[in-house]
Amino acid sequence: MAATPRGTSPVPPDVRPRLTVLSGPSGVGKSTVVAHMRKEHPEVWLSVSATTRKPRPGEQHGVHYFFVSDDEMDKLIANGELLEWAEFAGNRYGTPRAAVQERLENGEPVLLEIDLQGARLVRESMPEAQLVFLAPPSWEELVRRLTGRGTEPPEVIERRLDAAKIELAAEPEFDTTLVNTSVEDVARELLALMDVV
Ligand SMILES: Nc1ncnc2c1ncn2[C@@H]1O[C@H](COP(=O)(O)OP(=O)(O)OP(=O)(O)O)[C@@H](O)[C@H]1O
Ligand SMILES: Nc1nc2c(ncn2[C@@H]2O[C@H](COP(=O)(O)O)[C@@H](O)[C@H]2O)c(=O)[nH]1
Repeated sequence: MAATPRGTSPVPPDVRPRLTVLSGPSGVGKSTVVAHMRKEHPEVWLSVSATTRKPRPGEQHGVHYFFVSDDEMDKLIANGELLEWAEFAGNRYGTPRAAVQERLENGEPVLLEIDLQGARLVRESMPEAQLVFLAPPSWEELVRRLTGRGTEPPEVIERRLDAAKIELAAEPEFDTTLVNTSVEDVARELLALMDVV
């Protein structure tokens, strides 16, 4: 059978996989869980966000993020190219709309790894999306993970922990909570929620 070209809406909306949003406080382990999951299941498509944050060592443009200037982010927002965007701990982050729509239309399982504000915006614009909250086993463990990662200076860690308090209080807004005690277990649970296994 010939491959269906992208963008031709081959999969009817009622049988497409639901968009899945994974949120949770900075340092809880979202990226770690998603990377683990995608090692075995690369068919799960992860949206690459645009951000004004500077790259961390090892982060690649177009792979981990599209690293953009403030002006470029202004334009993405003004042109309606982002499905959602938010300011988080001093930087802006947004989900490119077109790629997400295209993958959903092709019937691919689509995952967004975004903050609470973004999750709320997706819920408004796409109420069919499922929202998954990744929680830490404890506050102390969250602080340990965020500090232990060693990617942010102390003042940025403080900002992220302030945001984490707000994010943890919003957990009841989500459809499902997964506690990140074991990366392997959470990755398996997330795949099941996405109907991938
Ligand atoms: N289940 C776990 N047990 C122990 N350490 C973990 C676990 N999951 C993740 N970590 C560690 O916690 C740190 C933060 O993880 P990660 O960068 O994936 O968090 P994140 O939620 O994506 O953060 P951010 O929102 O800031 O991008 C990393 O050093 C990672 O190795
Ligand atoms: N609302 C959005 N939040 C996003 C997006 N991409 C990432 N994020 C979230 O930002 C924080 C910080 O990320 P970091 O890489 O600087 O540690 C974290 O909660 C991410 O999930 C996005 O497109 N929109």
